[in-house]
Amino acid sequence: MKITVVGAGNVGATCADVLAYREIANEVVLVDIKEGVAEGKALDIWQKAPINLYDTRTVGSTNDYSKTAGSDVVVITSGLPRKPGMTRDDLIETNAGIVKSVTDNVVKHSPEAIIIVVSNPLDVMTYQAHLSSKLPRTKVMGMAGILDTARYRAFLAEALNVSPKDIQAVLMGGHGDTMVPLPRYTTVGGIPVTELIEKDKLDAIIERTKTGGGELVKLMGTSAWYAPGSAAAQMAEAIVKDQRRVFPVCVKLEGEYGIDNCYLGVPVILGKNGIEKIIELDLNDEEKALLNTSRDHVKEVMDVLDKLNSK
Ligand SMILES: NC(=O)C1=CN([C@@H]2O[C@H](COP(=O)(O)OP(=O)(O)OC[C@H]3O[C@@H](n4cnc5c(N)ncnc54)[C@H](O)[C@@H]3O)[C@@H](O)[C@H]2O)C=CC1
Ligand SMILES: O=C([O-])CC(=O)C(=O)O
Repeated sequence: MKITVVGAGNVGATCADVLAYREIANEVVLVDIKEGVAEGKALDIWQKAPINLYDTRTVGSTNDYSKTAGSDVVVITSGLPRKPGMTRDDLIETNAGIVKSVTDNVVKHSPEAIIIVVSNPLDVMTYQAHLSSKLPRTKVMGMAGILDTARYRAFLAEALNVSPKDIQAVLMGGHGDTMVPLPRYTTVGGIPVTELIEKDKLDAIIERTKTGGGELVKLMGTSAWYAPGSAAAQMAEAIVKDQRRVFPVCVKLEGEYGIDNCYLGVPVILGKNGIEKIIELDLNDEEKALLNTSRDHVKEVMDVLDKLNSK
């Protein structure tokens, strides 16, 4: 199995490292436009193999996509991260151009690859990759839900003083402040979370989750990478190992949840064909209203992208 990661910055290099040390693929190719950066980081990860004991070969490339040929999965992390005071949507113009040219190159050399987009604004960059690649919706998806649920689960584990391993949760919607955490589908060792925590505390955790990316941007002056890189690697693993894992993933909805032609995070089964199935939950009126608000926001930004592409 061969996985390419485009963008050897904070998220891309972390993702490549996780893919390598967990031996998720035989070969990981790291690509960046900046001369030498991908080669250097790939070499550094390869030199860690004798210490951390793994066989995955890591190869770097400065914009030479011939090295990526025949990839099974391609993770796109290239693009600007936001700085304090910016929203993810502020990145649209620069990152759309980057995602477009990267996707064109990826598809030329790996027409069978499944594409996982990480660049922001996530839902709309996934739409851009879909437009450029012309691949079916099962093969172009975005990573956000695993990260957003991980933040929610980590905050809950801290508040309840339990292992994060035992917290299961679903979160839907766009990757932004309109995301929709679902307490009704959150359990701790199988126990509904609402039986273990007061409503005001849970509400505060939900609010912190929604702005979880921004919290880190404020602290570091740039956005997060350890959890995002690991989350993208987990999606790639589910695909190359055909694990049929159930994750929230950004995918094009075509009527599911009563929503058409919109990229949003929903629970799916992830396996060797990419999106094997979209799981449709029976949402209550309040949850549906929150999801529709999120849809409206993502649709607005998709319209901005359409205008940029028609210039
Ligand atoms: N979906 C999500 O949940 C998350 C998304 N992100 C997004 O991921 C993206 C990357 O973030 P970081 O790694 O922190 O940024 P970074 O600045 O550390 O790395 C980005 C890399 O992309 C490279 N690049 C730019 N144009 C390129 C091109 N045309 N071809 C190849 N490489 C190119 C840059 O040279 C740089 O090395 C950002 O857009 C950020 O907002 C970050 C965290 C979570
Ligand atoms: O906040 C950002 O800009 C990066 C991101 O998407 C996240 O960490 O959730």
